[in-house]
Amino acid sequence: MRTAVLVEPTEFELQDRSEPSPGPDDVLVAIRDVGICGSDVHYYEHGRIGDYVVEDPLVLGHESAGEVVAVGENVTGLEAGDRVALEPGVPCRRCAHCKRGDYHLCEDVTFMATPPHDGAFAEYVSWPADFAYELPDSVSTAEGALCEPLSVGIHACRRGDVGTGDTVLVTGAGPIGLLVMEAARAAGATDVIVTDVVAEKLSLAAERGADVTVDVTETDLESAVEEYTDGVGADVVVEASGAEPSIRSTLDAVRRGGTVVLVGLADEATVPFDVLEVIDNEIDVHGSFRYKNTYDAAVDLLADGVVDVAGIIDFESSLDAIDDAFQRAMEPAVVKGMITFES
Ligand SMILES: NC(=O)c1ccc[n+]([C@@H]2O[C@H](COP(=O)([O-])OP(=O)(O)OC[C@H]3O[C@@H](n4cnc5c(N)ncnc54)[C@H](O)[C@@H]3O)[C@@H](O)[C@H]2O)c1
Ligand SMILES: C[C@@H](O)[C@H](N)C(=O)O
Repeated sequence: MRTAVLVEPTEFELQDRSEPSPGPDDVLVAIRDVGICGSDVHYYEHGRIGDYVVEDPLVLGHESAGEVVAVGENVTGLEAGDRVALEPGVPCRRCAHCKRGDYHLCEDVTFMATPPHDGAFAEYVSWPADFAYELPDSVSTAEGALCEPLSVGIHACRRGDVGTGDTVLVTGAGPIGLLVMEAARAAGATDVIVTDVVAEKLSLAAERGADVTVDVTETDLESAVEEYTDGVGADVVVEASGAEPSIRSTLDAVRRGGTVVLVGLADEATVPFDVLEVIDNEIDVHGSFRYKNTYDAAVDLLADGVVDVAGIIDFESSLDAIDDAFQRAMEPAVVKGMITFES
């Protein structure tokens, strides 16, 4: 089977590898669509993310969906021909975190495209059947692949306990911020404010239903939120840019007694954060890491037409053109590129 392997930073090699054979609990999936995530681009550019270093050639891609072509002997509920979205992180199922239900915090997780585990820029992937979610006819495999970033959004909104009638501020209008907005709407938020520093991203956020967009290079965020909320502040702020000034600004924009959810990964682990403001205003500050138990919800939300993920796709490309696709994905105005495989 054909795969795109990152052999050096900024260098993919198209390699033929042997097709995996499914274990007894696995499905063999012919991959149809894989999203290019910011973390793929980061590994491509720098060969590492923090402590995760690409030491051996690595197949990138973890936002994937495709068609089941074979199933292991223990698999029930899925059969050849079914289309599935693949949840990319499979936990050990035995550790304390897994046993208390926090499987996304498992320290022994096999996460696609995170060294040393290969990802889905490959014609076939063998994957545990219980981490493969059947897609109804109305949901495309491209949408199925984007259940992954949508899951990040759903989990962040769950962490922030976003509820009916809430005003939610989303900082950063990349794929994660835009899908946080979708998840927040689905959770009942009636007002969504979105920030960014790139005009095209803000235009897209407005087209997709943001009530207010704020270009923080031109407008003071605290004043804009104060004006929109009659001086109260946002009920929930979801930080989805990773930019240090934006992380710091969350405390200026959240209401007293509100919640800040940190999703974006700052370049530096240490960001000044005013703890007195957190205490005086009784702000709940939550980290949000990947997701758990979100894929069923993501598929249902797509099937019911409650959320839109296809509208964030800027371009589709073939595996052969993966280098060009990654160059395009790095353009500031681009939100989401997809690698598609022929059926
Ligand atoms: N916690 C998790 O589980 C998790 C999962 C996926 C991604 N992430 C992180 O979430 C962040 C968002 O991911 P993404 O793929 O959308 O990234 P992205 O880089 O595509 O989007 C970030 C957006 O923030 C904007 N931005 C930059 N500076 C800003 C500022 N000062 N104020 C407001 N916006 C600003 C950028 O223009 C861009 O549109 C990244 O840091 C990523 O690493 C975290
Ligand atoms: C969750 C996923 O999208 C993220 N890029 C990660 O590797 O953690």
